[in-house]
Amino acid sequence: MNYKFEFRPYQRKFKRPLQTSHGIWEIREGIILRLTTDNGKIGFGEIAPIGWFGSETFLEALDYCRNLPNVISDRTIFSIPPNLPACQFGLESAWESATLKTQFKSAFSEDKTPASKSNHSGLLPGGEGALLGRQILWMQGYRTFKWKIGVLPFQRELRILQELVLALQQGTCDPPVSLRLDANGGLSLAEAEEWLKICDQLGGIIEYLEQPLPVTELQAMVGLGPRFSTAIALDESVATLPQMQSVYRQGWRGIYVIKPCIAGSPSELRQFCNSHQIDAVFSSVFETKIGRKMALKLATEIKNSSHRATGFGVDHLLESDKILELLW
Ligand SMILES: O=C(O)CCC(=O)C1=CC=C[C@@H](O)[C@@H]1C(=O)O
Ligand SMILES: [Mg+2]
Repeated sequence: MNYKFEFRPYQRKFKRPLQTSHGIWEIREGIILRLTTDNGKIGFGEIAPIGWFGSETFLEALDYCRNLPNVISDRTIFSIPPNLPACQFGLESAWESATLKTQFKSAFSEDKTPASKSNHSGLLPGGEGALLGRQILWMQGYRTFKWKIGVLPFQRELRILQELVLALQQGTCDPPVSLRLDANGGLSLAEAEEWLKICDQLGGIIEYLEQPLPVTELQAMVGLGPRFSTAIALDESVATLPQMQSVYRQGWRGIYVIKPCIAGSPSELRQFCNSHQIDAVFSSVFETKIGRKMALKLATEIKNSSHRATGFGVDHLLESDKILELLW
């Protein structure tokens, strides 16, 4: 089957630059794709790369799109090289929505069913901003939160964490309130041990410590697991499907933070997760509604051995994607 292929690059600003131990992120760049079948069916997809996180760069993805012809075949869509995982996700999603039931009325048709915030984790602002941010997200209905560490000096972050936990522990909640800490691979082994010791003393409110060490330190993270009661989640270490498969082969049976939009082919990801018991948390890459729709659809199709809140509570951090309706 052949499809008319169109693509539109976009930019979305973070309301406040996102600070992680990788650095500062001010503008989210991505590409919206549209496939049109011979009988006029339309499918949208999104390429939302994060080069510094483990996928291809935005420019590599844009270059790939620019080198595709105006008409492409199934064969092209299912033979995208594995070093372009965000392109694999975007094109296969557009194919799926053009050829299967997931028809989009328009590129950004509003999701009528407002997802309850309780099954998403709200990403808190970095540093002291987390304290006010937690109040705002709490009022919006979030009961799972994530906060980035390894950005400020340790003692300062420790003080903020203590205030944050105190505030979260006010009153009882069902399901229980939880807080995730994300180091983005920015800690040393000694710092990770220090953080895990503190987490263990906080009475179970810390759901997990995400990517404490760099991707190169997998065995050290495997070694940390049995020593602390606080769980460890891998994120940068499992950014793409080939990395997930390799980490699984090396014995990781802890939590996998899966970012569908940069992991690669949705069908191959579904296959891998459904043939292995993966304790997965599905996570956003600050994509638009297009990417999110396909990512969350994929999450529902993956027999997930855990039912953890997804990491898609990020909309409040970016300017609206409504403007992107003008792309077409
Ligand atoms: O996973 C979440 O809760 C929200 C998304 C999120 O935290 C991230 C998305 C993309 C890159 C990073 O800044 C960050 C992460 O490391 O998980
Ligand atoms: Mg992370």
